[in-house]
Amino acid sequence: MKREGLPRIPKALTIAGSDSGGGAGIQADLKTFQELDVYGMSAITAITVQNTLGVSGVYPLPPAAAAEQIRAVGSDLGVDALKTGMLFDAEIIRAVAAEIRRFGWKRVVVDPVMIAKGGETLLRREAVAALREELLPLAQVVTPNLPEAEVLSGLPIRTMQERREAAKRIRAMGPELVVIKGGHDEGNTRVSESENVSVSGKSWPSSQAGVEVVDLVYDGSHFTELAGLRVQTVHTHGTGCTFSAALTAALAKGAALQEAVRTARAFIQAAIEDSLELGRGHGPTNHWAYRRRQEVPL
Ligand SMILES: Nc1ncnc2c1ncn2[C@@H]1O[C@H](COP(=O)(O)OP(=O)(O)OP(=O)(O)O)[C@@H](O)[C@H]1O
Ligand SMILES: Cc1ncc(COP(=O)(O)O)c(N)n1
Repeated sequence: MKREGLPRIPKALTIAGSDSGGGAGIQADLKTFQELDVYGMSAITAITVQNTLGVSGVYPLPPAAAAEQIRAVGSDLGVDALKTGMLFDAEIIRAVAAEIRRFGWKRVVVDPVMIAKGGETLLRREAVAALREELLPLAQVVTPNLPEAEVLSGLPIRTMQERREAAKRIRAMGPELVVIKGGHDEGNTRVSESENVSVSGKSWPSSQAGVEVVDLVYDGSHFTELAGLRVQTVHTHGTGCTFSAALTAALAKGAALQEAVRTARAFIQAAIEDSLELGRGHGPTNHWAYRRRQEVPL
């Protein structure tokens, strides 16, 4: 039956690695798309053997496997927005970039995944040049964490001024918007001074609240600092994947860039705050927290 007269369904594609533990990679992306009412599709680049204790195996797929998956969905279902995550090597990056160019996709979010929380390599060091030269020119948004921003820009980042300088250098590589995420900046955060700290409708006494986490957004003319409450938790596996997937879902639904970034911040904040406490190590975030909060106002 045709869906005549019904709203069209936004569709998003993730090109990334599989995380058997379900907290990061393809699994986090598809869960996030679903939670934001976006139809999710995937092109898998590598299989990782992972749980909350870490990565114990990485099996990259041949570059043709990624390319064929992308062509299969692109030529049939259509793609309103896409994101890339773990790409592992330069050949896979080149194959993915060629498909993005072939279809002429513009709503492209590049999450330049390099190293897992436990230190395992998810992108070969020699592939960084391909990421810079092949993929960043095709990106509308790039979302490095602090170590990734240092690698991409070639600058050490200790201060907010250095973060701004790195954002400028990365933007010069092609993306319209650069988001440097502050999750890794544990030692250099601002202490919240207000009596009560409120993030996405929930508030804490400042004694509990502690420090902020700040994501820096640069659009070529303005810097915006998106601050949220830093949740004291070990359950942050897949935060970057989930953030970039929420951003991609919002773009697929037609949101403007800055609005999409704000949706992603609210989504990941809820997912970290309402922890699931799963596994014996760094557990996943809670992908249904954001939707539950919309359904049941606090
Ligand atoms: N403890 C925390 N409390 C609140 N927000 C956080 C926390 N840690 C990370 N975030 C947010 O999560 C998002 C992802 O940031 P992060 O810097 O952790 O990315 P990442 O390192 O790429 O993630 P991953 O570790 O999954 O690769 C950002 O919006 C960041 O502000
Ligand atoms: C397949 C895959 N993609 C990305 C990450 C990064 O997430 P994290 O840094 O939280 O481990 C990961 N661990 N696995």
